[in-house]
Amino acid sequence: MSIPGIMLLRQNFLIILVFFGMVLSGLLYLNNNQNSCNQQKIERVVIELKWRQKTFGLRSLPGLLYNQPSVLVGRTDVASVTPWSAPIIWEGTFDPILIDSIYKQQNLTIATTVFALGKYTRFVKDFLESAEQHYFVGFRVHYYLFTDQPESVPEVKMGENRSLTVRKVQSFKRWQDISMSRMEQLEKLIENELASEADYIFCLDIDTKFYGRWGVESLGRLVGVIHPWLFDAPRDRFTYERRPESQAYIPADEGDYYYAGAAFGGSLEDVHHLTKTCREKLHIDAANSIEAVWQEESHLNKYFLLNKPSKLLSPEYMWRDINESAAQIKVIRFSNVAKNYAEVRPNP
Ligand SMILES: CC(=O)N[C@H]1[C@@H](OP(=O)(O)OP(=O)(O)OC[C@H]2O[C@@H](n3ccc(=O)[nH]c3=O)[C@H](O)[C@@H]2O)O[C@H](CO)[C@H](O)[C@@H]1O
Ligand SMILES: [Mn+2]
Repeated sequence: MSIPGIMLLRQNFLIILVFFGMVLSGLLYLNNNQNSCNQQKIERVVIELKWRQKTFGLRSLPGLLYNQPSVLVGRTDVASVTPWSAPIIWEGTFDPILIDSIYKQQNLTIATTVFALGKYTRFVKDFLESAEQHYFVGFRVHYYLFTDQPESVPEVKMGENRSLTVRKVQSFKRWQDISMSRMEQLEKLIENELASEADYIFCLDIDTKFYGRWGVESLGRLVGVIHPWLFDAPRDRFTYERRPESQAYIPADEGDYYYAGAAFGGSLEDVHHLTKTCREKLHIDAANSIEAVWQEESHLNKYFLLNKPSKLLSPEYMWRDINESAAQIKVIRFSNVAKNYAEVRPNP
């Protein structure tokens, strides 16, 4: 063969080789992609399976004695059901002996998260000590405490089946950022750790203290607490975010109740969706240089407007101050503790 002939053959051969190479890498890419899609699908199914709630029904033990329930007598001074038929829990709407015995059979773990950054570490001792006396007594509780100063966490004697995990997190210069950052931390915690660990989760403020029973009557798929300052206010007076530019916007003629940012909870799946959604909306607002009037509490209220809680807790479960009273509040279970805002917060 002539020299130019050989060159031509070599060139063709090279072109064919490159062509096959491209086809092969294309096939490999497609295959890989398919695999990672399948992988993602499998992971999702696994998470969904892990998060599936235990479905025992509300089994009652034979021979258990308790007061006869009445269909005629109940609280008349407050509403104990929402227009979407979710219970609102007040003193007198549940029997502690009966409800404890039902839930005892479900072998539950309740994850409970609190954050104590900067000077808020001073609230940890009273929170934990009072929780050990009143919060899900007799049930398995796993507290997760997020703090920038793990060394400052006091030794608190825990009851049987109760444990505390301390997590170090970075702090922020503004209290608003500390408060808002909780949503993302909670989303990650549920996603990465709680699936095989807990059945329910409650997310609480740390500048608080328990004074009365908070137990299994509070459990539900998605649980909100009615804010202690606005439970008797008309909806146009609620401190919702009123600027349409914010993702948390609620117009004056909408809204059910005003919920506290200091306490919410429910199943892992529902609270994961809540924290993920609020985190996404907070990021969109930040990108648009807007911060909702009550930060993540405003976004929580928007979330609960569109995703109605399956159970509501009355302000007994998040009261203003132990020294304050209201005719409807027969028991203070959990309350804010008085604080000097200027002294404890890093900024006004
Ligand atoms: C009763 C109630 O519903 N309280 C809400 C309300 O004001 P609060 O006055 O209750 O807010 P706050 O100062 O207690 O901050 C909320 C939480 O953030 C953490 N923190 C805050 C500051 C700090 O320096 N270090 C620290 O650890 C801590 O866990 C605290 O409990 O509005 C906030 C958002 O604007 C939150 O939604 C609160 O839950
Ligand atoms: Mn607070």
